[in-house]
Amino acid sequence: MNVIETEGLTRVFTGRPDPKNKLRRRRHVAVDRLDLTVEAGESVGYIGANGAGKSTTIKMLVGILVPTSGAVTTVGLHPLKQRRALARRIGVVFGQRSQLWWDLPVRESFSILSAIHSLSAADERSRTAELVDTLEMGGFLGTPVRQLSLGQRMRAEVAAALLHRPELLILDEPTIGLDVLSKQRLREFLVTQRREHGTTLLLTTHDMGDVERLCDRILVVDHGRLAFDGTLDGLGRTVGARRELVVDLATASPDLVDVAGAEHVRSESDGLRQRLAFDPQRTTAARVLAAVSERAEVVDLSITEPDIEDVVREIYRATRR
Ligand SMILES: Nc1ncnc2c1ncn2[C@@H]1O[C@H](COP(=O)(O)OP(=O)(O)OP(=O)(O)O)[C@@H](O)[C@H]1O
Repeated sequence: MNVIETEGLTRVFTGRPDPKNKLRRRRHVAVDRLDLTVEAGESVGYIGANGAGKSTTIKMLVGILVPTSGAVTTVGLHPLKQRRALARRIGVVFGQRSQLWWDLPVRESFSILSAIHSLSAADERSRTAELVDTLEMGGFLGTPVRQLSLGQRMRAEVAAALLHRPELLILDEPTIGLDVLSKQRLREFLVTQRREHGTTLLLTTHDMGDVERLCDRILVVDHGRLAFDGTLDGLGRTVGARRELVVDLATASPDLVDVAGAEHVRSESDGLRQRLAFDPQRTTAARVLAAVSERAEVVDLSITEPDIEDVVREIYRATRR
């Protein structure tokens, strides 16, 4: 079954009157004739530049926003006409907005949501216990939501969205503002959730780490239209997946231009720091490091991941050519 299906989905926003012609209002096409199919069990990253139309698409998928034209079904339902039925079958997390009760302890938000979803008392207990355990929330169940750290709150938000075991989980910027450890924890949880329950995931993100670790399909949206639909490998082939190994050497060294599987990007401080790019699909950081170590003594290193904005820019460039 297709969990998400859109055909010609379009949303036009009408803004303030055009200053040159007061009778005309500015029109902005945020989502433009989008044809999209997501099958059960897929994990899809929906990425694009700021203002590309990601949130607008999601709002139409969940029935918050009325499409200007086109068709959309989510888990086989019409998001506007069957909004209540839809709410029972999907979970949604907006990173910037909360679905929890600010002044209540986390545990009470879970109780209210369980009642909204008509979970039996036994089901509420077992599901809450499972989520509290896997998301390590035991330490703050009694804390009012407003006192939680961002990482704690996001874990509670994700748990709240999953209490009723939805078949589709939509996450809008789930890791925004989280520290490295919290991001890692949340990603691991989502991977497990998917593996154990077969939950379909759709997430928007500005973080390449989310895409790499969570998504087996990537959609890139540009001005409301799909610019890319494929795998991470495919994305890599289109834009040249690159990661940079930055090495600090014990002594100033000539440029490391002949390291197998890597390309010298630049040297700094007379060659004390050097940057080498490599394709993680073809080699590993460890192999590149081993090759560098044969030539010079490495005293420190870091690996930089590609910036999602660069990837998106490259896709836009490739598809507009
Ligand atoms: N309620 C609204 N009224 C007018 N224009 C809007 C409205 N909501 C969104 N837009 C415009 O539609 C376009 C798409 O916005 P949207 O929020 O979907 O982008 P996005 O891809 O989610 O961006 P971001 O990554 O910044 O969240 C933007 O140009 C935005 O300014």
